[in-house]
Amino acid sequence: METIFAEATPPGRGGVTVVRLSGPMAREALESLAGSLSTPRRSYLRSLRDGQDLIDQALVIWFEQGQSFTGEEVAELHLHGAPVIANRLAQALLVRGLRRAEAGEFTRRAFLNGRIDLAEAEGLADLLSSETEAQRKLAMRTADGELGRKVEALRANLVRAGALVEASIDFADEEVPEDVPLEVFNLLDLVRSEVEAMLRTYPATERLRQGYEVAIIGPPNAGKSTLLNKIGQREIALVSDIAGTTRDILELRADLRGLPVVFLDTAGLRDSADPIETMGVQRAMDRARNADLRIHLSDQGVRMEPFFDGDLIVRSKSDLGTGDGLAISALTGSGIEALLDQVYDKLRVRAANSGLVAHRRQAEALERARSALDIDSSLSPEFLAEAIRQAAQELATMVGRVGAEDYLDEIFSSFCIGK
Ligand SMILES: Nc1nc2c(c(=O)[nH]1)N(C=O)[C@@H](CNc1ccc(C(=O)N[C@@H](CCC(=O)O)C(=O)O)cc1)CN2
Ligand SMILES: Nc1nc2c(ncn2[C@@H]2O[C@H](COP(=O)(O)OP(=O)(O)OP(=O)(O)O)[C@@H](O)[C@H]2O)c(=O)[nH]1
Repeated sequence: METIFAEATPPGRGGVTVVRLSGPMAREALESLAGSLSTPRRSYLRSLRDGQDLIDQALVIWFEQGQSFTGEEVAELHLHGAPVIANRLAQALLVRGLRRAEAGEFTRRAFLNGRIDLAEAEGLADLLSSETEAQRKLAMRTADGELGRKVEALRANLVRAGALVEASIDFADEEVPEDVPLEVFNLLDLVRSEVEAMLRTYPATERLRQGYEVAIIGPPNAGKSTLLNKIGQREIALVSDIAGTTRDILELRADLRGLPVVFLDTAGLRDSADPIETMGVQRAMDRARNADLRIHLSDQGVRMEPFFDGDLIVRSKSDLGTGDGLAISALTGSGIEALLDQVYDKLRVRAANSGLVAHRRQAEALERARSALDIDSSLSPEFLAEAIRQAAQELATMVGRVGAEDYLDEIFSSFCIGK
């Protein structure tokens, strides 16, 4: 096993740069620079020397194999935060036969050594890319192993049910007819209903993880781009009094009181002779249809196609005249906070329906477990046992106990170098 190293902190100038080493040579490499370090998981202030060259004064720690983040021998150096220092250290480590880590390699090793399960690794990746408080909370629960523990508990129920069925089959061999005990069906009902409950929360959870889309739609010149700019507090979209200014979809990622929201500015909806504008309108319709919520903006306060229940109908340019309903003026800012309050209230209801299953990979494994359990209770014990085995296997796949190989590259490559 090679010993790897990488900066765990972002590149560039900073107060402190943390460099992590993992693998069988971690302690030896550290001690060859910092002198001998008797106690693991204790920090020492040491001069780092490569031969005659004093590299830096640093805090250094080592972790013994089996008691570290990766499960391997690990060392950490907390350097002064100038890139030249980390570069000089890297040179010394390369000479000693270590190599630079690939993206996600520390976490991959933690998984391969059984320190974390696959769901925890996915949770960690989500945690590192979370942008809002709600995303952080969701990711932290998974990273902390909540999903893994829940699935493991369900799998244990299946293992028990399977054992009970096997026992009844063994009796049958001795020609003592034995019914499959009722407990088996109770266990299967329990697992089935829990799996179905988790699957029901999946769409809302996936949306929370990725961010909600809120499409701003309406006729040309309604003020859609002006509203987007107002929400983003910067000039994202072109604004003009020429109808049909926006063609492509513009996105604004925002943190709406902790919820991740992507606001979409779209082409004004109308029939146009201009083929490019018509393509823009088509895109706007498609994207709006798939969005979580639509803000229908028009200076008349009318609703446009496409629409769904609960969409927000908003009158624009309220500074120019009065009327009924929710009204905003992007010019004066009036009504914008009230509009965002309403957007937040609607999305919060969706967020409240979220659970722990946030990735398609996880949902697909659960779906396969559910369909394996979709069995007729009059099935022979042999078939029943096989179905239970299959379902238990799918749950094991979900947390990466077996059959995870295909997913490893996909999951770990989403990490940065050093994680
Ligand atoms: N400096 C530093 N901070 C960090 C990390 C790190 O690697 N280094 N982490 C990295 O992601 C996170 C913390 N996660 C960690 C998880 C396990 C162990 C660890 O050494 N576990 C051993 C020993 C436990 C103990 O001392 O009680 C073990 O579980 O056996 C360390 C960090 C966030 N902060
Ligand atoms: N008085 C007033 N004018 C506004 C307001 N919001 C936008 N406008 C003006 O309305 C015109 C159209 O604004 P845009 O934001 O480009 O409208 P749009 O809906 O994005 O237009 P398209 O790209 O053609 O679909 C511009 O001249 C804006 O300055 C407002 O609240 N009050």
